Amino acid sequence: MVQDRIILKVENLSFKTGDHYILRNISFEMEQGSFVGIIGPNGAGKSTLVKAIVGDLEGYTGEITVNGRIGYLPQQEKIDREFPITVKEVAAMGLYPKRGLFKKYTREDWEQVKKTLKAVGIVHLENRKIGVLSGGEHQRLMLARALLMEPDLLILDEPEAGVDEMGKASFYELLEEFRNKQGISILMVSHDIGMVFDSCDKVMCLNKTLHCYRESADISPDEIRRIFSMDFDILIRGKRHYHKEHDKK
Ligand SMILES: Nc1ncnc2c1ncn2[C@@H]1O[C@H](COP(=O)(O)OP(=O)(O)OP(=O)(O)O)[C@@H](O)[C@H]1O
Repeated sequence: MVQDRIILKVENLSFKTGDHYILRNISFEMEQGSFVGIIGPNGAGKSTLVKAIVGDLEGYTGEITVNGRIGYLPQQEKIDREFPITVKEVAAMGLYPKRGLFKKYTREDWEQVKKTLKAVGIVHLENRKIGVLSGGEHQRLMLARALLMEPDLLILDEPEAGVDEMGKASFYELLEEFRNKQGISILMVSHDIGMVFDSCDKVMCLNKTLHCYRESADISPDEIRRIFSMDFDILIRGKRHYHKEHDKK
């Protein structure tokens, strides 16, 4: 059993396909109420690590202990725009773990759905079909669904994908609000390095192995460059400059 103040403990986690390691000997602990960002280049194993933690990966070795309930936002799924399901119905799926798949929703359930949609700022869209949502609205809906699971640990895999700069900023603010008000621990994979260093207490640099896992202020630009194997000098030049260059690509 892990200590109460540790929400997640990963010990010697490895995953390989054939002779090829995708994750090798990953060990770390995450404290309750903390906001941890996972960064690393494409193919570094970030999503694989998340999948192992949420119980969506078979065949790994090592030990994963979660001290509470997980709410999970996978990488943005492709939406079938024609699928006839409304925003509130998708959000209500977050209640399945608590209520069971085939139980009818009660009035209280729908009130809780409404309250959560309001908290994430999309209650005005509750009766819309999901196909008409923008990228940012869709992310908020996925967040509402995850929050309805009443998670102790919220895990997000690249929630910024397909969302504009303004949308990203308010989404991250929302996450911080939930962390501060409800004490939810957050583990987030992100390519938005500027935001990770601005918002997260601790940053995990992953590239098959765990290169570093420390307070964001204690990670040097040199370390980031080594891990990404490129001139990744956002920490020197600042976020705005980075986004300007990044968006040009
Ligand atoms: N089940 C699997 N079988 C074989 N290869 C896999 C499997 N799962 C992941 N991989 C490979 O493992 C590597 C890591 O994938 P993963 O999706 O975890 O990377 P990532 O860090 O999330 O990348 P990105 O930033 O591009 O999303 C990739 O090369 C991927 O092709």
